[in-house]
Parts: sequence; structure tokens; C-alpha cells
Amino acid sequence: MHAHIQNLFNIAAKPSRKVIGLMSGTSLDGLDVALCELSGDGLNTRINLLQFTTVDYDAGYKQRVKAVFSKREVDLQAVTLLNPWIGLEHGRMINQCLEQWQLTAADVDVIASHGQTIFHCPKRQHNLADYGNATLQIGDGDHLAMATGIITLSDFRQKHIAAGGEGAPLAVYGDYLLFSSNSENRIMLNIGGIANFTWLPQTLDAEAVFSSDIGPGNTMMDAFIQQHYPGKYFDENSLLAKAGKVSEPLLGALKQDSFFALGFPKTTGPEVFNLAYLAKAQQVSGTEQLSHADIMATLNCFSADMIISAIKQTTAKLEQFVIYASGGGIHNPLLMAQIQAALPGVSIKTTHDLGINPDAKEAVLFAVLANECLVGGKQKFSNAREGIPGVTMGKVSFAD
Ligand SMILES: Nc1ncnc2c1ncn2[C@@H]1O[C@H](COP(=O)(O)OP(=O)(O)OP(=O)(O)O)[C@@H](O)[C@H]1O
Ligand SMILES: CC(=O)N[C@H]1[C@@H]2OC[C@@H](O2)[C@@H](O)[C@@H]1O[C@H](C)C(=O)O
Repeated sequence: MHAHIQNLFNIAAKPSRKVIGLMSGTSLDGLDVALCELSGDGLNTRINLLQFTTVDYDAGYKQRVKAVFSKREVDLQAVTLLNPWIGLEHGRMINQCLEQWQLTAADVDVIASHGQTIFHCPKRQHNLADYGNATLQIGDGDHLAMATGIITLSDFRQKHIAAGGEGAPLAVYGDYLLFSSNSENRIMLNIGGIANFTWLPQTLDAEAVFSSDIGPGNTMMDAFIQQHYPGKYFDENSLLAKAGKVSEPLLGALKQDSFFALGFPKTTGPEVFNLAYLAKAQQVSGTEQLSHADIMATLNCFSADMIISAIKQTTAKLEQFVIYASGGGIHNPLLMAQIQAALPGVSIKTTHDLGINPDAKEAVLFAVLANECLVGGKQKFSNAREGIPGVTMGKVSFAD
């Protein structure tokens, strides 16, 4: 047996493992790095979030990734160069975190790397008869493993698609394993660039659980700020949105996309919800002359309304449920206030109340997927129709 396989076997046989979960999402703000200690598997998974940092991307990094991010036409050389480069950059960022935490590579068993999504393309979106669902994450795992000296599991989404899913949301697996409860119905709401949620009924029924994208979380608001306010990346504390008034005609036009009429689960991305989408809605509704503040107020309301509608649809027959929010959108006060106002009596907490820093949640979920890849596989997920095929995800890169 190769020593690497023996090593992997030993890691899987340990009573607990240290896993670094990585997430770099659609907001392109930074790399979320979560050092977790994991024991058990399936519904017996126990997790301790030991360290969490977001390593901010500098302007140069953002510019390089944005040049290819969610664009139909790109410089293929740039994509090819970015694939190893992002792997190496993420490796450098992890090494920096380890130094800050006064740890070494030997203190970590594996890295679980999401990579950087540059294009997400479910069949329903591209509509080409000869092709199925597709998604592309770059930031090569071999480069990450070599740069850190740590075994790396990466590229989790391809197996999901190969087994019939859309490659997302993968949150459902970790949400179910970590956060389901037999004492309350839960909605795990993540408001990142794209908003998504996982439905966790208190019956714990793995066949009833599902996860779905909702529509834009922060992505359109961020894109608008970045276009009109150079040097700013988002509408900090909803200041601009709060200064504006919602335009009902524009809001109505924004809600017209066929994506919203589809049932759950479904996935989307900034390939659909972007500034071109806004421009078209403004044209259709004759609202080209709106002020920046009114547009931002409307975009904020658009994200809030679609989140509210998804939650109402899912919980229509329920007396009680609790929302556990996470992702950068929870720091947007206007967005959160609108959601709460539309759901009076519903308790909106954050994953902090479940012991997980809400900014770290997605990175933690990838650490859980890696743990399942190494020691799990016993929890039955077989509901491919709901986007939860029961497969092992993650490709192994050894460190030498
Ligand atoms: N103080 C704040 N006020 C308003 N918005 C904020 C604030 N802090 C963070 N945000 C929003 O959160 C975003 C970052 O969210 P997050 O890190 O969850 O995104 P992501 O992980 O890239 O997304 P995804 O889940 O889609 O992959 C910022 O771009 C911004 O829109
Ligand atoms: C293709 C892709 O990267 N999708 C992301 C994105 O960001 C939020 C939403 O869109 C979600 O579907 C997904 O990420 C989370 C971690 C998921 O798979 O659950």
C-alpha cells in the first residue's frame, strides 16, 4: 500500500480530525478559512470551530477573478492561468492563517477546498439539448496541497452533478447533519451573494429535507455599488438603500424572471442576476431615471421579498419554525428588518445560537463534507429528485 493511502486511512481512523474548510463565494470578498475539529459522522457528527478568519482579497486579486467571473465570453488563457494561481494563493493564505494561529501543517489533517466558482450553468439555464447541468470551480487542489503540505479534498460539486444534482446547494448535507433538531422545525437561511436555504423539519426525515437557492442575496446590490461608487464594495449598513424609496414598477419587473416560478430545489447565480438583469428590468418598467438610492432601496427590497416568499412557501402549513441566518447579508440591517417585518412572530436567530459563527458557516459545511468523505457515507441521502444524491464528494490531492 502506498504510504499516502495508509496516511489517509490513519486520518480516517482517528477519533477526531482537524479539517480546514474553505469557502470563496460569489461576493469575491475574501477566503473564509475555518479550522474545525470533527468527530463522528452522519447525524453523530460533532464539530468544534477552533479558528475562523476571512482573508480579504486585495484589489488585484478581485480584478483578476472578476475578469472571468460569471462571464459567457472570457480569455481562455486567463482561466487556465487562474486555475493553479488561485490554488497557490489560497495555499499562501492558509499558511498565513496557520502562522497567525501558531500552528503548522502537521497540526491539520486535511483541507476541504470549495475553490472559486467562475460559472454555474444548470440545464434549465443554458437549455442546450446535448448538455446537462454544469458548474465550474477553479483553484486547483493539487497546487493547494503542494503549497501547504496538507492533503486536500476539492472540487466537491462535480460528483453532485454526476449523480443527478445541479452541483448546488451542497449546504443541505452539512445543515442536516449539524443542525437538524427533533424539537423544532428549522430554516437555515444563508444570505451570501446568492441567498439559499435548507429546510430541516423536526421529523428529521432525510427524505423531506431539501435545500434551494432563492435568488439574489447581496450580489446585485454589491454589483451596483461597485459600478457607481469606485473603491466601495457593498452598501455598508444599508446606508444608501435606507436613503431611497422602493420603486414598485422596478420591483415588479425584477420579480418577473421565470426562475421564481420554478419549484424547489433550484439553483442560480450572478450569471442571471447581474447588472444586465437590472438594466433590462429598468427598461421594461421605464425606470431608467431613478436615483441611485431608489435603485438600491428597490434591490434591497427585491432580495428581501424573494427570501420572504421562499420561506412562506416552505412553511405555509406550519405553526412554528425558527430561522437560523448566516452569510454576509445578516450584516445588512435593512434587509434583515424587512424579512422580520414580513414574518411577525417568527424567531430569526443566527447560527451563532447553534454554536457556529454565521460568517464561517459555509466554510464549516465543506469541512463536514470532507469528514463525510473520509469517515461517513452511512447516513442515507438518496433523494436525488430533491438535489440530494447519496454520493461521496471531494477529490483527493496528496501533498507530495
Ligand atoms: N455591514 C454590512 N452592511 C451591508 N452588507 C454587508 C455588511 N457586511 C457584509 N455585507 C454583505 O455581505 C457580503 C459578503 O457575504 P458572504 O461573505 O456571505 O458572501 P459569499 O460567501 O461570497 O457568498 P455566497 O454564499 O453566495 O457564496 C458583502 O459583499 C456584502 O454585500
Ligand atoms: C455554484 C455555486 O458556487 N453556488 C453557491 C452560490 O453561493 C450561494 C449559492 O450560490 C449556493 O448554491 C452555492 O454555495 C453554497 C455553499 C452551497 O452549495 O450550498
